[in-house]
Amino acid sequence: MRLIIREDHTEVSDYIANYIKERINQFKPTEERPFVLGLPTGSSPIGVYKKMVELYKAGDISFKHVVTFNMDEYVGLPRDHPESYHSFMWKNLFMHVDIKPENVHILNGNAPDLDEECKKYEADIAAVGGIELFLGGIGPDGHIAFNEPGSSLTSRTRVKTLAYETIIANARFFDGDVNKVPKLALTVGVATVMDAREVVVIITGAHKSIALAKCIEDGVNHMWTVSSIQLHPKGLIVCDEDSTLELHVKTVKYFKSIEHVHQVLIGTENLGLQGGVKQLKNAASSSSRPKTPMNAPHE
Ligand SMILES: N[C@@H]1[C@@H](O)[C@H](O)[C@@H](COP(=O)(O)O)O[C@@H]1O
Repeated sequence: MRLIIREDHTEVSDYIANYIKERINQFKPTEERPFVLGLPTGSSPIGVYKKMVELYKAGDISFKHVVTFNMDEYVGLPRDHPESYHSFMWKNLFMHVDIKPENVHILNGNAPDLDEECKKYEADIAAVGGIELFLGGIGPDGHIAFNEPGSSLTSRTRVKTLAYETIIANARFFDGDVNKVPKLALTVGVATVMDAREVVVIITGAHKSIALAKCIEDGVNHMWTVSSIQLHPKGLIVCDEDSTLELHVKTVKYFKSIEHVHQVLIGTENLGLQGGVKQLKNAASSSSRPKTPMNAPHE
C-alpha cells in the first residue's frame, strides 16, 4: 500500500484527478474495452471532480469510453432529490463531461426489489470485466462506501442500515436535521471495492486522523472497514497533512521517504535502473538536495 501526503485538500484533489487521468490515458479505452471506474460521493471527492472537469475542458481526458459504478445510494430518497447520490454525481461530474448516460451506473434506492437491485449491480460489474480503479472516501469511523463498522470484509453489494455516527455526519446535507437523513442505503461491499484492480482512497481533515491511523498502523479490522486496503495488491491512500495528526512521526517519515525515492527513480527512468540507483545515492549525499523533496509530485 502506498500513502501519498499532500499539504491540503486542493493538492490532494489535484493529485488524484491527475492520477486518474494518467490511468485512463495509459489504458487507451475503446468502446469494446472501456475503462471501468468506481466512484464515491461525499464532500471528499468534490475537488477531484472539479479538477477532472477542468482536465476534460482542457482536452486532457475524455470519458467517452469510461464506464462508471458508484459506491452507494440512499434508500427511499427520490432520485431527483438534491441530496441523492444520482443528483450529486450529475451535478458535480457527469453533466460537465462527455460520458454516455448508458455508461453511468448508480444503485437505485427506489427499486421495487432492493436485494435484486444489489445482485444485478454485482452482475453488471462482472459483465464489464470488473472495476479497473475504485476511488473511495471514508467516514470519520473509517467506513468505506456505506460499509459501517462491523461490516463483513467479504461483503458484497447489499442493503445496509446506517450507523448513528454516519447519520449525524450526513445530517449536514439535510439542513442539519438527523430525522431527514435516510436510515438505509444500498452500498457496494468491502469485497466489491477490494476486487477492483486498483483502489485509491481520499482522506482529508483532522476529523479523519484516527481513522487513517487505524487504517494503516493497526491490523485489518472490520470495525475500520477501510483497513481492508492493507490486503489489496494495489492500494493507494492520498491524504492531507491534517489527517496525519494521529500517525506516528515514523510512519509519516517512512511513507514520505518512499515517495521521495520513487520520485528520484522516476525522474531518472530513462537512464535505466543503474542510472537511477546512482542518482539516488547522489541525492542522498548531495548538499544541493531540495529542502522539501518529499513534496515532489509522485508521477
Ligand atoms: N457513503 C458515503 C461515503 O462513501 C463517504 O466516503 C462518506 C464520507 O463523506 P465526506 O467525504 O463528506 O466526509 O460519506 C458517506 O458515508
